[in-house]
Parts: sequence; C-alpha cells; structure tokens
Amino acid sequence: MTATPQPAAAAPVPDRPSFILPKTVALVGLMGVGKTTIGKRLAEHFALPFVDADEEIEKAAGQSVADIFAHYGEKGFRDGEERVISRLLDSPPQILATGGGALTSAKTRENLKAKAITVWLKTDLKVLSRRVANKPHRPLLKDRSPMDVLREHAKTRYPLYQMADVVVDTGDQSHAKSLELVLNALKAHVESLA
Ligand SMILES: Nc1ncnc2c1ncn2[C@@H]1O[C@H](COP(=O)(O)OP(=O)(O)O)[C@@H](O)[C@H]1O
Ligand SMILES: O=C(O)C1=C[C@@H](OP(=O)(O)O)[C@@H](O)[C@H](O)C1
Ligand SMILES: [Mg+2]
Repeated sequence: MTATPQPAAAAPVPDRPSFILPKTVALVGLMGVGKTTIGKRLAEHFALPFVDADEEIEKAAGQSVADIFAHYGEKGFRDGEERVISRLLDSPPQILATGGGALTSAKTRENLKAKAITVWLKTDLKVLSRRVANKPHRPLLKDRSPMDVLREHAKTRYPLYQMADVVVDTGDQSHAKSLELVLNALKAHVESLA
C-alpha cells in the first residue's frame, strides 16, 4: 500500500547546528523582547559562549544596572555599555545579548557593523509591556508606565535597529518557536554571504 503524502511539517530545531557562524551574533531590540533569554538558547545550540552586556557591565562596575543608573546616571551607564560591548566584540565568535539602548551609541553601531551579525528581535509593544511589568531591575521603567516608555523607545530606537542584518518578529510564541525563527533567519543570512 502506498502511503498518503503528508504536508511538510515545519522544520524543527535540529540537535546540531546546520551551519557555522562566521562572526559574533549580537541580539538587539527593545526591553523584554528576549535578547537575554533567546541569546542563551542560541549559544547552547551553537555550543558558543553567551555574554550579556548588562551582566558584563555589572561585573565591571561591581554593582547592579539599577545602582549604576542611580549613582552615575544614564550617561554613566551608556559610557560603560559602549566600552564593554567594544571589548566583547574583540573576542572570537560568541552570542552577545545587548541592552535595549546599546545602539544609541554611534560607536557601538559602527563596531557591530564591522564585527557582528546583528539580529533585531521585535514583537508587539503590548507583549513587551506585559513581559516587563513588575520587574524591578530595569531602571528606565521605575515609576513610569512600561507602555509609555516602550512607545517612546520604539519611536527613537526603531530607526537605529534598522541597521540590523537580520530582523525576526517573534510574535508571542514559545521560547522554542522564537529560537527556531531566529535560527532560520540567521541561516538564510549566513548562506547569502557565501
Ligand atoms: N518567546 C519568547 N521569547 C523571548 N522571551 C520570552 C518569550 N516568551 C516569554 N519571554 C519572557 O520575556 C521576558 C523578557 O526576556 P529577556 O530575555 O529578559 O528580554 P531582554 O533581554 O530583551 O530584555 C523573560 O521573562 C522571558 O522568559
Ligand atoms: O532599553 C534600555 O535602555 C535598557 C535595557 C536594559 O536591558 P534589556 O533590554 O536586556 O532589558 C538595560 O540595558 C538597561 O536597563 C537599559
Ligand atoms: Mg536582557
């Protein structure tokens, strides 16, 4: 008996990477979009180191992002962020989660263009607002409505995120599905470079 042809299923994430990353992959996008979370999974998939710019700034300063903002203001934080990202981009390929405001630095944009594949993760502001609500570690959301802040950031930062090599709209799906979407988009980009 001949088997009935089945519709092609969406390709699941393979256990092993089906392509090689020639450069560091830097995730950019607004707060709450999943740069840290998806970045960790991406790093696991490629068996590459994962670095989070916020975490590296905290290590370098010996204090939390919220305390850096409180002691040195946003400008102090941005200076540290620019230095840390510049240092991280001098390492062999790895997965780098930036902070949502990293691309406000022209130097960081230049460094990323030269040394990384940038992936802009985006999704609906309503989804982001829900994800970041009641999380006290983001100083820019202190005492303000997350939706108001996200709207402002979308206005000023979307034009900056446009520089990304790859754009992935992750919707409001599972982490696994978001990872799959990022992998597919990255694969297409890397193959286009060959
Ligand atoms: N599909 C998804 N992709 C990314 N993050 C998600 C997803 N679903 C839920 N989240 C949650 O959103 C929150 C914010 O993620 P995070 O990685 O800290 O964002 P960012 O680093 O971009 O600010 C986390 O609690 C994460 O688990
Ligand atoms: O959007 C921003 O300006 C910021 C985003 C945060 O990182 P995440 O985008 O990982 O939340 C962190 O760098 C800091 O609180 C400022
Ligand atoms: Mg993060």
